[in-house]
Amino acid sequence: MEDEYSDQIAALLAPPSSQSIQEYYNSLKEAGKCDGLNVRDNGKHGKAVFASREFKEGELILKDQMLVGAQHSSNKVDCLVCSYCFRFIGSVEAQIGRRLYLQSLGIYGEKECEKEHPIHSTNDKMERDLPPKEMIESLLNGDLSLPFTNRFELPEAVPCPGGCEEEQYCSQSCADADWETYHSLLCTSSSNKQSSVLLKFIEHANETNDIFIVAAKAIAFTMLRYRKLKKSQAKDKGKGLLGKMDNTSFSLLLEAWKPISMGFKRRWWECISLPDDVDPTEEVEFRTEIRDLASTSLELLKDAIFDAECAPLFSLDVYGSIIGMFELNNLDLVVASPIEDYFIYIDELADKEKEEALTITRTFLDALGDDYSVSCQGTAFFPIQSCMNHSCCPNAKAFKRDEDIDGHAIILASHPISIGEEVTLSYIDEDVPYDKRQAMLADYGFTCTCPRCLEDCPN
Ligand SMILES: C[S@@+](CC[C@H](N)C(=O)[O-])C[C@H]1O[C@@H](n2cnc3c(N)ncnc32)[C@H](O)[C@@H]1O
Repeated sequence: MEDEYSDQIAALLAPPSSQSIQEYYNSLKEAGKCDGLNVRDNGKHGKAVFASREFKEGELILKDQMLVGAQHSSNKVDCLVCSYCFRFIGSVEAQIGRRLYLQSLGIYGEKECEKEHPIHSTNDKMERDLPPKEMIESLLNGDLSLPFTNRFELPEAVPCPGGCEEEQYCSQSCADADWETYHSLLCTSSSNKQSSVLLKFIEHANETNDIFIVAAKAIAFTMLRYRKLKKSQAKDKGKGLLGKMDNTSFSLLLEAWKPISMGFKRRWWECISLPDDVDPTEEVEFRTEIRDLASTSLELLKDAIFDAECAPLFSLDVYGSIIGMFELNNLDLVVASPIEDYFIYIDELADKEKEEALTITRTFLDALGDDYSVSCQGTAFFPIQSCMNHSCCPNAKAFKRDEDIDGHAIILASHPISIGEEVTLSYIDEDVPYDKRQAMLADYGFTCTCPRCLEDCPN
């Protein structure tokens, strides 16, 4: 594969030209996706985002819709969200009932160790008493209503159009968009002939690293765009569909790949930082292991969705570079939990109302323990946010407001920003000393030379 398609693989992985960067980001601007911003090379660190108008401190700079993303597998236990826009779905009762039901089966999500829990702090999960089974079932099937949940209404869950039970949506439009963009190739419904091989791929990702699922979505996204482009070209030319990969179909594949081509990339096994528990003398073995893991995952994905017309997409270099792109660019997918808001609301009620509400809700809060507040978490790639460079004295920050109830990346001005100024974020906790900052940024492959670092630099 790598030898047979070496030219095409090199073309897919070549950094985009300035002209194609301009064209692509201008098209996003024309579509209203980045008003007040321009993306261009800053002459030092590759692509960068510049303000084309002034922004006041605290003002919204960008609401960026993800290109591709997925909820962490372990987080699916804690939060039932729309598989396309990541809004919480169902009802407060169903969310709580589902979580307690899974807990009763001994299935737990991942604990958010570092989060502060304003209204609850219990001991270990295993020691919690669960409400009776019938009570959990009544929450799940809608027979039991909790007080004041009408103030926290969630969209009803819409099933996957293909019939799998893995994905649910907040609306038919999200269900259709997911199907057209990624899921029609990755659906594990029994009506899909490839479901058993797809399940093997997913099982491997869940056991090793769920970043493979996001990479599979990036490949499915490109293949489906390619098929759409090919169809419309065939219609325009009034001739039959092209059968195999030739120059024309490769230029369509390059066009389909364009949104992903814009992301800064390096191969995953080359850019992943060495974990603390790996001895530096074993670095070569570690990187080989990571490459082998990606290779196994790719073979499983190929068994499930390989298409000869898109063959270069299935090379290990391309797969590794897509995963590396998530590693180097990702802003975590985070959506705050309405269940947390609900329990905080109950906690803040006036004395008598609170006492009455607590007679019903306390059992559930105790059973959930600290997990009542777990947010939806995952990995995502955002087309414009991913062009923002780092500074240890940034002028912007990623910050979700109360109204941001889905998976968009939200970027706010943390200082006033003037026209023509570069918009920067901090990739790290910038409140630490110079040496520590540089050590953390080494994981991103650069030494920071922002004004603060130049001042703090000992030499
Ligand atoms: C999220 S991307 C930012 C956009 C990137 N400049 C591009 O061309 O796509 C992160 C990468 O940009 C580069 N970068 C970001 N901030 C930088 C800085 N302050 N100094 C040097 N390189 C930086 C590094 O290569 C980093 O891994």
